[in-house]
Amino acid sequence: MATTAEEQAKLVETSKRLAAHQAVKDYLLPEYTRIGIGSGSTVVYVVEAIAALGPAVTSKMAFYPTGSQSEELIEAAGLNLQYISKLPAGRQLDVAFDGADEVDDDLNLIKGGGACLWQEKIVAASAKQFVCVADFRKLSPRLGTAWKKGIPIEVLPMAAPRVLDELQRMGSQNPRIRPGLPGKAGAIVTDNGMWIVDAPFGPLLLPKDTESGAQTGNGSNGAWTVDALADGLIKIPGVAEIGLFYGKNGLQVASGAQKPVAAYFGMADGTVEVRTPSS
Ligand SMILES: O=C[C@H](O)[C@H](O)[C@H](O)COP(=O)(O)O
Repeated sequence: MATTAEEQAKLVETSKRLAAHQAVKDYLLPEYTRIGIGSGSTVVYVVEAIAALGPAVTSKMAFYPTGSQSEELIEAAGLNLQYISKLPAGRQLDVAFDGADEVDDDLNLIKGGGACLWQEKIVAASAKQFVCVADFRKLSPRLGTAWKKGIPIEVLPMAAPRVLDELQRMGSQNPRIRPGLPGKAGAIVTDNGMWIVDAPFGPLLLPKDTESGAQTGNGSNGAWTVDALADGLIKIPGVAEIGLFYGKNGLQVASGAQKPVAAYFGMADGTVEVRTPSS
């Protein structure tokens, strides 16, 4: 059935809200004291759901942002703001919630569509449990199929031209420095004073795609597995962090991992689909 753009936008917002509220219900236990709050438009509903629990539950909790937007969200909701830089060595967050631009069958993620990824990865990897919240558009069998803008890569500005050269050498089709327009002339600048390069690589393979031996996944025939590409990208001089949240362990999840223990998707029919490493 044809829907107007306005109806579609409303459906997407409803889906984000459903996913976020369900994730908070399932993963925010009252005894938790340290909570990571990610960035983006879906996380707004995570904070809404947390604030709705009221001070009797939330006043004993500290909330750790992943950048200036989530810092503002936490403060505006009257929640206790704390910084990951103040988390003592050896301690972890109880749980962290964050959105994603695309999620594949193995729960690898593309993140950074909103120019936040570096602090997000630090917070996610600092949590015992990382929970992803998203709407139905983000669910995709392979990364790079629904999200075609490219993998967001945070780079040191002075290194950007060299990084672009290297990305092209690795097979990226037309990698570009993300512009700041309409809000800012010139390149977009992250919360960390870096630039973002968006590097399209086409659909990214999973280990199961290379099992037959027909594809290597090492980029030699133009196709990369998530792991091989991520390992190559992070080694480029000038790359601060990459918007691939991935894990070598396939479907295994360990604390300190970048992959979520669960991904919540608000679906178009009003249900919430929950993907876990075993599902
Ligand atoms: O840079 C932005 C973050 O990685 C976001 O979490 C991601 O882009 C998803 O954002 P949204 O919830 O607005 O789709």
